[in-house]
Amino acid sequence: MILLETEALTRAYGGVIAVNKVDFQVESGLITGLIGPNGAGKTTLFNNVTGLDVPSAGKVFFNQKNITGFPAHTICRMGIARTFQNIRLFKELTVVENVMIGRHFKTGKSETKGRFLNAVNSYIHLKAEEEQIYERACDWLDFFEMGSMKNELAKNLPYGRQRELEIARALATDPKLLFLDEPAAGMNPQETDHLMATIRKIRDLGITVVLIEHDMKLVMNICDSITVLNYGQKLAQGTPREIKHNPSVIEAYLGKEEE
Ligand SMILES: Nc1ncnc2c1ncn2[C@@H]1O[C@H](COP(=O)(O)OP(=O)(O)OP(=O)(O)O)[C@@H](O)[C@H]1O
Repeated sequence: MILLETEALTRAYGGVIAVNKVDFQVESGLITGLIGPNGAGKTTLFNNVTGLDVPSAGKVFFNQKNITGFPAHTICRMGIARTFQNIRLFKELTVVENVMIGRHFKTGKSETKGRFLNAVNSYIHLKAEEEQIYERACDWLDFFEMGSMKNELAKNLPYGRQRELEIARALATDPKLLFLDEPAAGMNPQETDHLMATIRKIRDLGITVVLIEHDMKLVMNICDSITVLNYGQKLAQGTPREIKHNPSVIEAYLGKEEE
């Protein structure tokens, strides 16, 4: 089943057509890779699908529903989460607080309800809600084998763990679909191996994953399907094996040394 689909998605910035009539499909339950040279339009596609940017033309469908141009918070509540190319943690907050913030993105605060409750009820309600959010954040940290680090400041975690913490925060919104923008960037080989196992575990929970990545070992190892962008256009789509042997992809991106 197709979970997310774009139809002729286009985003132009003045004369630069960053994404040019791209038809992109994400199959439910799989890991889909989005690859291509620098400036190919990968992040722009992510931004236009997750509501951080508005397409110039074309459509985006999630679960068959047209979500084109919806704001980011609505898209998040519908079940799409993402991480960013650069680390965006709250470094002076603890690990568990960083994950709890993710959950707050989803729930928002019940501001209007407060008018109908007296102050005490409102306090009890919020406290219970906060405790639930805390418990759920701890569950996610256990999933990431970071339970013992929950009270550390985020800035004190090793780099690879900080990047995984961002993924934990995105997952705290309970998404059906998770977009990861260069999750392995800056990681050493051990951290990348750990990340690969983590992403597989996320897929095994039934969460669909789409990732932009330049680390071809990671992409070829864990993706079920790969889409290649080049100069804003879709160059190819297929299994890792098909992509590895596609002459246009070798020419535009992978280079001849790939077997
Ligand atoms: N806000 C913007 N204003 C103007 N041009 C932009 C903007 N965002 C992206 N671009 C241009 O659109 C093109 C695609 O950029 P994008 O960041 O999507 O590529 P990318 O494939 O994610 O690259 P990388 O692998 O380097 O992250 C580039 O030419 C870029 O300069």
